[in-house]
Amino acid sequence: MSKVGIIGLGHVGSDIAYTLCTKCQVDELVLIDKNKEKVIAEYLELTDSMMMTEVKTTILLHEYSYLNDADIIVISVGSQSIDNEDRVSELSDNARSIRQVVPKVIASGFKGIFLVITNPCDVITTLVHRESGFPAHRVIGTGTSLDTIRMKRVVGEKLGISGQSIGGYVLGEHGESQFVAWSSVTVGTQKLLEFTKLSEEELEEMKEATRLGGWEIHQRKSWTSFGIASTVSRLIQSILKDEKRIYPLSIYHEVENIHIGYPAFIGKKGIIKSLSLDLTSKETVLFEQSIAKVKKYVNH
Ligand SMILES: NC(=O)c1ccc[n+]([C@@H]2O[C@H](COP(=O)([O-])OP(=O)(O)OC[C@H]3O[C@@H](n4cnc5c(N)ncnc54)[C@H](O)[C@@H]3O)[C@@H](O)[C@H]2O)c1
Repeated sequence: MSKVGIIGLGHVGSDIAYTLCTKCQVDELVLIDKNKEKVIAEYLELTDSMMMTEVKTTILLHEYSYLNDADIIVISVGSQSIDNEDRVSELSDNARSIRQVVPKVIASGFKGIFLVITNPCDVITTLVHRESGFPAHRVIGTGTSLDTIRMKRVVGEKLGISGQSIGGYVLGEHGESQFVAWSSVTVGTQKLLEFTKLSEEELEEMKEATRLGGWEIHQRKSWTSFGIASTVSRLIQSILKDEKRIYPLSIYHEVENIHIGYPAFIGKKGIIKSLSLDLTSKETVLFEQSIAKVKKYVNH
């Protein structure tokens, strides 16, 4: 029996609910948004679409008490206040929402895993960790998981091969200070930088195409949702099935006392352990700069 809650049923939360229902990935789904009419509308749409699937997901609406025995709660509240191409512009509105929502979740008796999407993702994940008082391994942000997928697509396109054959990670903030750890990027098992010759300019162009991947979509339709919905649906499966797979996620950095994008194994108990990457000195500096940015906004 699996149960997932989604709090925040805008573009992102609705697309996650649709992905989970149509792929029949969870037994029970709890849908919560401050806009109750929107929740009812999405419930009706999901019920219609499930008529074409073989397994039924039971959908419960509105009540935080239903989250009591959930395995995972997805936090996807938002404020539609993104501007200046920087996700930190959403911080004050979304931090306020987190301070409203998390105490209600805790009051429900929830003992599962928080999966945080809301931007600025690393800062908000840190706030959820602090507000909830949960152990760090049960508070996970989607971090640079989507950025890493974009990097693989961009590198694959550059090389004329499938991005699914590319390994490696985007690290740091899910935001402007993120960077591609080129030393981690592979083609199959071979290091990218040994597989082919690429100039500094070409690497910089691919990093920028990755960083701007979300904005390319956002400036044309004002939101992004399919990519993150597919990513979150996959992360939920990895947790529920205890897959112990590695993803770059916003995870707790003990020394810095914040969450930041770094690869880790996840399973049914949440974060199992992080990878130990052998970053170059340049990458280490970029990581430190990204940590400094997240810390600045956490302590804002
Ligand atoms: N981490 C990622 O990779 C990633 C990708 C895409 C979007 N996002 C972020 O996800 C968030 C949601 O994006 P969206 O496009 O769905 O936004 P949206 O504005 O369409 O939806 C946000 C929903 O949250 C609800 N909400 C706000 N405050 C609430 C509260 N206190 N209690 C209950 N519900 C509340 C709103 O009513 C709304 O339905 C944003 O912060 C966005 O930047 C993150």
